[in-house]
Amino acid sequence: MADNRYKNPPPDASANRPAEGRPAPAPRANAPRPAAEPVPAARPPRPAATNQPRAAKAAAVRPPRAPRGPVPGVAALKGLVRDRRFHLFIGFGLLLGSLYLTIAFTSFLFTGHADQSVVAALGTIPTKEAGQESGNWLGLLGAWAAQVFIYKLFGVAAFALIPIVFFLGYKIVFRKAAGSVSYVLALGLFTMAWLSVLLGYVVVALGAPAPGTDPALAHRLDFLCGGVGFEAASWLSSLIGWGTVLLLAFVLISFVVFFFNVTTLNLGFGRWAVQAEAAEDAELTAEIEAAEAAQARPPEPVPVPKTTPTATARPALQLTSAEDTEASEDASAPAEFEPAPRPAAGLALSVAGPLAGAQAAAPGLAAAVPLLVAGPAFTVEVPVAEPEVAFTAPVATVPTPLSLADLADGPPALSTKHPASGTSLEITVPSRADLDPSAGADIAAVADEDADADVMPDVNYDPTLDLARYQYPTLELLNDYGAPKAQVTKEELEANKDRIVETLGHYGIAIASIKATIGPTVTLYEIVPEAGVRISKIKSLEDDIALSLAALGIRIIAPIPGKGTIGIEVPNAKKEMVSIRSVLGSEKFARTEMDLPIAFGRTITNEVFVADLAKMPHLLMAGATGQGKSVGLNVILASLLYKRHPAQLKFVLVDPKKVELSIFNKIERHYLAKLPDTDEPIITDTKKVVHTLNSLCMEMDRRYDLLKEAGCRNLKEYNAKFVLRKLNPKKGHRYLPFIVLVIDELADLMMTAGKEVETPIARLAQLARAIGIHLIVATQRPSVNVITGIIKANFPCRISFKVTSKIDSRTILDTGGADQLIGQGDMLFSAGSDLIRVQCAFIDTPEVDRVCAFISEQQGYSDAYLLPEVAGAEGDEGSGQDAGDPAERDAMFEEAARCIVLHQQGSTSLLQRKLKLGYNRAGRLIDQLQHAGIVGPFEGSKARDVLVPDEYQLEQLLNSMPK
Ligand SMILES: Nc1ncnc2c1ncn2[C@@H]1O[C@H](COP(=O)(O)OP(=O)(O)OP(=O)(O)O)[C@@H](O)[C@H]1O
Repeated sequence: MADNRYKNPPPDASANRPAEGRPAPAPRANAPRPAAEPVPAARPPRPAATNQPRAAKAAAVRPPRAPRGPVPGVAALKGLVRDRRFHLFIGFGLLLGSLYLTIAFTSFLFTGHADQSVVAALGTIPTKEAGQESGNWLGLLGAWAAQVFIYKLFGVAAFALIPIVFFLGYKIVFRKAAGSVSYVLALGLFTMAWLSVLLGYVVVALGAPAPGTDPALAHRLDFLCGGVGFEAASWLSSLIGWGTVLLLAFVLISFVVFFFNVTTLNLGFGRWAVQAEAAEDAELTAEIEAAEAAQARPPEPVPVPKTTPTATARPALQLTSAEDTEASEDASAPAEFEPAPRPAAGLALSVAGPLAGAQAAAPGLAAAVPLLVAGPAFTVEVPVAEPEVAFTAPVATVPTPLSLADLADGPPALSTKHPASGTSLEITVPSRADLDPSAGADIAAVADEDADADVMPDVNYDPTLDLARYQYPTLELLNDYGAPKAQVTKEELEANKDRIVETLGHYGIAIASIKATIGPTVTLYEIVPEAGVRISKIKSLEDDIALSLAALGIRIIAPIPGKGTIGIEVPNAKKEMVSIRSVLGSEKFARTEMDLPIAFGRTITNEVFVADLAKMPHLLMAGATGQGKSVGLNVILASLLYKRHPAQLKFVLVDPKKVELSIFNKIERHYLAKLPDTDEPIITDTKKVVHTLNSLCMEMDRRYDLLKEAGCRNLKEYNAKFVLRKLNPKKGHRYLPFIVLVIDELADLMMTAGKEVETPIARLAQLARAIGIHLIVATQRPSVNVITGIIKANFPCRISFKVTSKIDSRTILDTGGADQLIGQGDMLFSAGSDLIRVQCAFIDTPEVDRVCAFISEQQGYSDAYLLPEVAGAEGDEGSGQDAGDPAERDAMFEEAARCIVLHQQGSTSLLQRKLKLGYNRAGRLIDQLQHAGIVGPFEGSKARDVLVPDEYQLEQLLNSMPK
């Protein structure tokens, strides 16, 4: 019987299916879809009205209301405002406007006086004539604009208007710019107003009836301040006289202090840390709650990038010790620390106040080093006790470690090696010679052994500061298929209802009432049977009803949980595609406070279905080939990308099929985690999968240790405590991002690696929930040798797309039903006892590509988030056996040895930086150096010991080695 069903698809069941794997945008109307459309029962034993839902009853007495649609004019206006072409039109207009103002204003400086009479006569003489007389390079309009802005309003300070207009245009056209609109507006407008009043005072003072002043000169110079500046200054001058200068100075200082959040003063001959008294700490638990609440606050679907510096954005900063340098590369120490007490020998470092442009100047440096870095700017000061060299630089987002040579190169400096989360600016000055930028040496990672380890700053740690300018992807990147439209006609509803009633009638089941709820893929007919009808009887007729309705995908829910009714889900003849844009743009998703929200799609009642991966805490997905698994995975990943900052979330992507997830390669430096010394962040090789899983287990163990030390029960508590700076990074604490492991095809891995993958997966699934590691495992074949008992037991949350047999459905969901789904993203979501039918949202590959490109075009970390190294995890060549073979020794072996001994740091990243090597080669070199007895063995996040104390001994050792 089941076979017959497959042979009898509804005549136009596939009529609206997308061709070639892409859904065609269906025509939409604006009419809202009824959530529940009552259909009168064919044989109602009681008056129909008594069984109708309350809303239907109300509708019966109320006169019918005309459907409310959007006012056409408003809709058209909204459409225009959202139209990218309109944005470009405005943006380019502003850019050209800024150019126009530049020319007009500049011309005013030469021709303004002559043009004054022309502009004044406007309206009294013909425009053409006035235009011919105007001397402005941009004609009459240019003369008029300059006259208004410079002469009548702000004087030469009106030039500040130009960068504002340019910035707005640039931001609109290119969708990104260094700084937020409010930041630039505030700075520009203040500059304009302040300068105008200052110059106004000068002009007023020059024209004042006092000895030495010259009213004629003042008259000639009044264009400097414009009307506004002149009037304001005159008023102030008559009120407070020369006190105006003091007032202006005070206003300027106040603006600088508040706008740039200045908390530390350094005048070169000493340092005063002007810091507010730290308020008494409130009860720790209360703070944690507050921080949790703040962290849980979700960004809007199109969040505003955090570019305006905030109090936490410009903290003071303290150095770590040279010995700690390598360790901190992994330890992800946060960037904000209290300025350390001046170290006995070495450096003190402070960070304060955003400054836009950038120059690093240092007495003792060969030349000023331009710093072209992005991000909220800091002033970095590095007074060096010995040798006597000071280094002052306004820099932005601070890479770790920061090398002078890198800085001189501008933005690429940001791609120096960096622990993926929470980072500190580390500056090391190994020797005076290294301070010479021409030598390309590092002002690098440092070291203040004497710094008080327990001094903690009083500003909260913000993990997102490393990428403070990061902008979440916008909804515009996703296809707009318009508003959803009901696809089910009245006739279809009536016909299905009649057939259900008739079929049930054949088996002697009488129906009291029947109600239809139209979903995107299926319509739910809710039946209230006559009193005395046994529910199990209806359930047993499932196949017969399906056959008589001649449609696939009939699912009978008897009874509907929480209701005394029976549900029959019948596929719609024309199914509706649920666009990812509509679910990610929904109010529900925008407002969710979940940690890892996933907007899967829409339920049968058309509600957006959002679930929290952090609560699941792992997800098992199954579905026969071509039923929507890959799209489902992309929906999951996209949902998380739209909600979490790169500092808060990392993905480990395992893709044995090699092609499904490769599209996410682009976001490596933002969102991906990988093993050290691997080039490809997306793992396709089974051997690497095993290493990665073991590495994740190590990361899990480490995180548990950290939690234990911090006295926290879970990641949320731990991070909240870290944000409040209750945990000292010097003791290894760091902000812990969520890690989501995605395995696209488990069957493949189980076949090739079996227990080797099953054991770590089970271990992670059992233990990782508290420390923020979550697993999403997908498989085509939900057979028992793939989804083994141990895996299944640890994945309470499961999704099934259509599977080919009832047995598969039972394997994945512990119940039938998934075999009755209709494909193309039709899915069942099971969490414990609940089973929810959801039409998965659709995201096309180009959409994913656009989202990834949008992210990857922004400043990222210097590398992917590095997982702990596991023994034998490096490339086969570098993993050991050949490490000691002189013939196999790398050509740069000796150079690497000298570099390591010189810096006394046994680290792969040092070799990468200094010798400009890739991960694999540097890793191989470290192995060979270990074999040669130059560095010690791998010690987790700490740098390896360097076993040779100086270059002399190294040369001796190298000479004694077999060539
Ligand atoms: N949510 C959806 N809405 C509409 N159509 C969908 C949806 N999901 C999938 N489809 C359609 O089904 C096709 C196959 O989907 P998908 O590639 O996700 O299948 P799959 O289960 O991953 O297959 P395989 O395991 O072979 O990779 C898509 O190209 C698309 O046309």
